[in-house]
Amino acid sequence: QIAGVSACVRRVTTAGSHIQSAPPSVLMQKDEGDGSASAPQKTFNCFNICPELVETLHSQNIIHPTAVQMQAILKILKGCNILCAAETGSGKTLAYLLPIINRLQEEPFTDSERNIRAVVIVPSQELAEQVTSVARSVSKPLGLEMGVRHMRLQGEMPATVREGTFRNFQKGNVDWPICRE
Ligand SMILES: Nc1ncnc2c1ncn2[C@@H]1O[C@H](COP(=O)(O)OP(=O)(O)OP(=O)(O)O)[C@@H](O)[C@H]1O
Repeated sequence: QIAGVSACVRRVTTAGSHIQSAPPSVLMQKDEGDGSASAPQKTFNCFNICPELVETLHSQNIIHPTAVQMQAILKILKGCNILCAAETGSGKTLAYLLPIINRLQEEPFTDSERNIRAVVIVPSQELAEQVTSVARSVSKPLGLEMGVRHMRLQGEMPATVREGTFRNFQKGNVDWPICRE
């Protein structure tokens, strides 16, 4: 089981409900550290994640981690629980997906053992589909499977109902479901 990844991802939009599609955070990309303007940008290799994952990112032209990815990925890889808030388009989705995917591929298991090992919960169906699409594009080359399930997760939901729903997920033969609230 993957424990400790509790990345709360919050959409930060401009006034009203308009969602900006700002280009990813090359704009936010700066190495905070040595203060040198000419310091080379880091690549995803700096996280020591599996080379195939880095290659997959490269094939999608995702070469340099954004500012929020630089901060979040290391902490999640270390097992910290994090709360991450950053503007839309800043790369939060991969910031929490990459450590999960890296961990899943580190601990391969056979079909007979197949079990849910990670769960992503998001607040809308649209977001569930977006996250699934990103997650699939990055994890498929590593042989990981995921599914989308819609279920209402509410504080007052009886634990037995919640557990029953997750048990049903397991029949679907997926490594990790992405649920909508
Ligand atoms: N390091 C990166 N380099 C280049 N492109 C990136 C990088 N990280 C993410 N992207 C791309 O930037 C776009 C926006 O990223 P993403 O959707 O993760 O942002 P977000 O912060 O989760 O946005 P939202 O708050 O709207 O969910 C996506 O197309 C994604 O593939």
